[in-house]
Amino acid sequence: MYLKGQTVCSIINGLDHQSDKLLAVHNPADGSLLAEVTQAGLVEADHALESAQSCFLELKSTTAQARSNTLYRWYQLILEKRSQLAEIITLEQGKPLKESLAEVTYAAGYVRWYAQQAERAYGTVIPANSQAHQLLTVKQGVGVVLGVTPWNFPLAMITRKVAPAYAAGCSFILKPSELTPISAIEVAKLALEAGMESGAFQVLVNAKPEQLVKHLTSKKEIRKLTFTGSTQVGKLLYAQCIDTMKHISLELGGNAPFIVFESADLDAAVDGLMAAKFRNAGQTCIAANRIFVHQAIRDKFLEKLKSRVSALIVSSGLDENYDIGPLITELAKDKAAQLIEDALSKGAYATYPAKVRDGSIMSPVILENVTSQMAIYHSEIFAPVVSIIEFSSESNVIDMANEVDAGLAAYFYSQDVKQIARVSQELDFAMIGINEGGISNPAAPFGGMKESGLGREGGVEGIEEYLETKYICQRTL
Ligand SMILES: NC(=O)c1ccc[n+]([C@@H]2O[C@H](COP(=O)([O-])OP(=O)(O)OC[C@H]3O[C@@H](n4cnc5c(N)ncnc54)[C@H](O)[C@@H]3O)[C@@H](O)[C@H]2O)c1
Ligand SMILES: N[C@@H](CC=O)C(=O)O
Repeated sequence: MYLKGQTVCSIINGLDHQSDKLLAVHNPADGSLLAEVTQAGLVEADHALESAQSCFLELKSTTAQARSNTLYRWYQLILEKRSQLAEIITLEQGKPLKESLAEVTYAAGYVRWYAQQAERAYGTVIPANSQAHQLLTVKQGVGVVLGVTPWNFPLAMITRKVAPAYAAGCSFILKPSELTPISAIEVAKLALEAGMESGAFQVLVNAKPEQLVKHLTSKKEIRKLTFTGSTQVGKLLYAQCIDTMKHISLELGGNAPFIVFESADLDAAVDGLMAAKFRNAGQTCIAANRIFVHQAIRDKFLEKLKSRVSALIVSSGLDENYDIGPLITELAKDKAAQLIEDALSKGAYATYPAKVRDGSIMSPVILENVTSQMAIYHSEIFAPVVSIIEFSSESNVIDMANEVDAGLAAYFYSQDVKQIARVSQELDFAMIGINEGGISNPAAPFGGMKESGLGREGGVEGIEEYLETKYICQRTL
């Protein structure tokens, strides 16, 4: 547990990095100071890179089984420290403790999954077209990896990168969000305790990431960038990686349609929407963003939804059992308020209006009559705002669902089997929840189409992002 005034350190080459350049970390619930973190600049970044490079060579002589064992120990330590880690997440990120506990389990799930996958990075034997040759492929780690992660899942977005990278034999330098660095540092300490080599997972914290990240992306020794965050920053970093031709994974923003067809089980649809919309106060990349409701069931659906929304408890802190915590910053609340204002000025109406609250706390809002003319339709809302759009036909709603640049998650509720088959094919989104609002799973490939990104995390696909395929053609002597 972190106490006011405590200093937490960036981790370089397995050691606490001492510095008088400190970053203050605040609790989004009340703006109070949680702790200060030592920052790492360009000199420290170079030290971290040296250590990561020599660690990559060291990892080359380890077996997949040994790395798997280390990952299992890390997984167990994360679970042993589940309540402490969850408290840190709630304090620095603001989500309710029950959700933080769920995030720790989810984060640990990636470590467990890649402890298993480490031993399954198979190559192939290719049938040769001559008796004199043996043709093989082997998989090798890509090299030193740079990871840049967001604040909304300050633990899970890290383990789902570091665990597959380590399983593949790569060393990792992490630049976590400046808003939530403590979770990152704590989970890295557990990795060291589990036996990870000192250069295998280093954490560089910096309040102004542009210069630090640009410095590292310019280095040819870093062979891969894995980024989770906004589409805007993702595009910037993508461009920075061109000169050195890095491998790249980008997990970017979404704008998920949530479609309720005429045949839907409405109670199930409301359950699904509550999960897909209000998790982390709406601050998830796969949050239901545009809620399309068929005109024939609109009134019934809204009646059920309002009754559930009115029961949500909005609060903050570690002691209460609540459903919606603060947004990450007051700026985030102001941005959501502007989207609401714009929608209201263009014909939407709020049938469940937010009560005015202090700081970054925002209660749920239901906006009806939302149209594509409004900014809210095209933006990732990242707040507990439900945008309702009415539709009348399947083809019309598919066109509307697909008309945005994002292609991360989509959800729909229907009991018509033919419609389920059609719609799941036609939606231009990389992850589809059918009669289900919670789709995240370490065993499944998470990622986006279109401007939601490149590459996949989780599943059997996730480790491939950290592997090179090497082809070996051997003439038999
Ligand atoms: N697709 C996914 O898997 C996924 C998962 C979680 C979050 N996200 C997205 O992340 C966003 C929310 O996170 P955020 O606000 O932290 O995003 P962000 O893009 O502002 O920041 C993400 C990370 O990039 C760093 N960063 C910001 N500007 C930078 C710059 N100019 N140069 C280098 N680094 C920079 C930040 O310090 C942070 O570590 C949302 O858009 C959300 O959808 C996507
Ligand atoms: N909600 C996502 C992360 C994006 O915010 C997840 O479930 O992994």
